[in-house]
Amino acid sequence: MINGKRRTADQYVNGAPINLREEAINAGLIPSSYVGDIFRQGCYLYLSNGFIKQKDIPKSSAQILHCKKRLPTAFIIGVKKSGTTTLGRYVDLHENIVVAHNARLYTNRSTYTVEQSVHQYYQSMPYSTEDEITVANFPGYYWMNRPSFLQALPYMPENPKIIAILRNPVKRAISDYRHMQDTRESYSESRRHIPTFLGDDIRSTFEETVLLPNGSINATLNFIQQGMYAKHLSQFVKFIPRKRILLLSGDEFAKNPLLSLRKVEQFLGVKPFYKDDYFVYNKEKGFYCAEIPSRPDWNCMSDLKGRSHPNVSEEVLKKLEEFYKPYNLKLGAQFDLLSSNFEWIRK
Ligand SMILES: Nc1ncnc2c1ncn2[C@@H]1O[C@H](COP(=O)(O)OS(=O)(=O)O)[C@@H](OP(=O)(O)O)[C@H]1O
Repeated sequence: MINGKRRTADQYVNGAPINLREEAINAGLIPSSYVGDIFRQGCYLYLSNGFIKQKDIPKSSAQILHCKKRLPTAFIIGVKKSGTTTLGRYVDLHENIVVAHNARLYTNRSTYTVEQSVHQYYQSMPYSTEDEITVANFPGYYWMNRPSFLQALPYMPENPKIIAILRNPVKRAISDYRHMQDTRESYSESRRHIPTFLGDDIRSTFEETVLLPNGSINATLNFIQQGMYAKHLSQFVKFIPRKRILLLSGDEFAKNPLLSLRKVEQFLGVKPFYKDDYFVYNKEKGFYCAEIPSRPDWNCMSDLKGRSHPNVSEEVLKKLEEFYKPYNLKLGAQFDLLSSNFEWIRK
């Protein structure tokens, strides 16, 4: 609602004016008593009455727009705790992009062939119009789902693109530790001693968790290994040429999402959409939240993002920095980032 006035839902769908409100009511998608705005983006309606968020558009419009599921032409592969989910949400707000959130590939299961897995994956895709591209966002592609992902790549549309968002690996590890601690808290008492599903033994302090008895960093921990970006990204470079890989700084994205999103638009070759006033700093959250008039369904991220981090001793921070240094320098050289906005690479 703007100034107490309900916005009309008239739109042109491939040249033909349609009244989305009337059509959606006639199709039984919303009750006739619905008050609030209705917007359309691609094959979905967005409603702003507080709790109904997203609906498929009526079938008649879907036909005119050639709505169908399409395999992704680009993938946000992670890295976990670097801002992946927020990036996926904000990319999804672009009017020519639809994001498949957390779509997993299961090619390494003995019961499915790669073709069957890709078909299943296709089924899990959102609908898109001919004017939209599909982008899949799942931090697992970088880590536990990586073998399946790389195996399935040849079955994806030609020349796929990859976006990786990378945060200072020391901060990433601390964020991941906090995340795993919280996840474990939610388990019943009897299961709390069990290592995480990736096998990491999470102790009551960060220091105790990451240090071996001899005082060095325990490089066998999954959540420590994930920050060795150069090592793991080199697996992707074997299949995808460097120019089709975009590396974003998670630290920069948190401070200035617009800048990163403009890089994404350019990299994906979609028209410029994001405007200066689309992301507004929210003091309470300490982050930027989306304020896009046509997408009332998305604003700030939930409190699961931006949790406080445990205090970590200077000594352990130093050890971790030293530990990651060779990987950071390798990444900088491999991806030409040494003079870029990735400050932690040069440290
Ligand atoms: N706009 C905005 N709002 C909220 N949070 C933001 C935002 N931009 C970046 N971030 C950072 O995202 C971090 C969580 O990263 P991920 O989304 O990759 O986590 S997850 O892997 O999907 O669980 C999260 O990490 P923590 O602060 O450690 O919780 C945030 O720092």
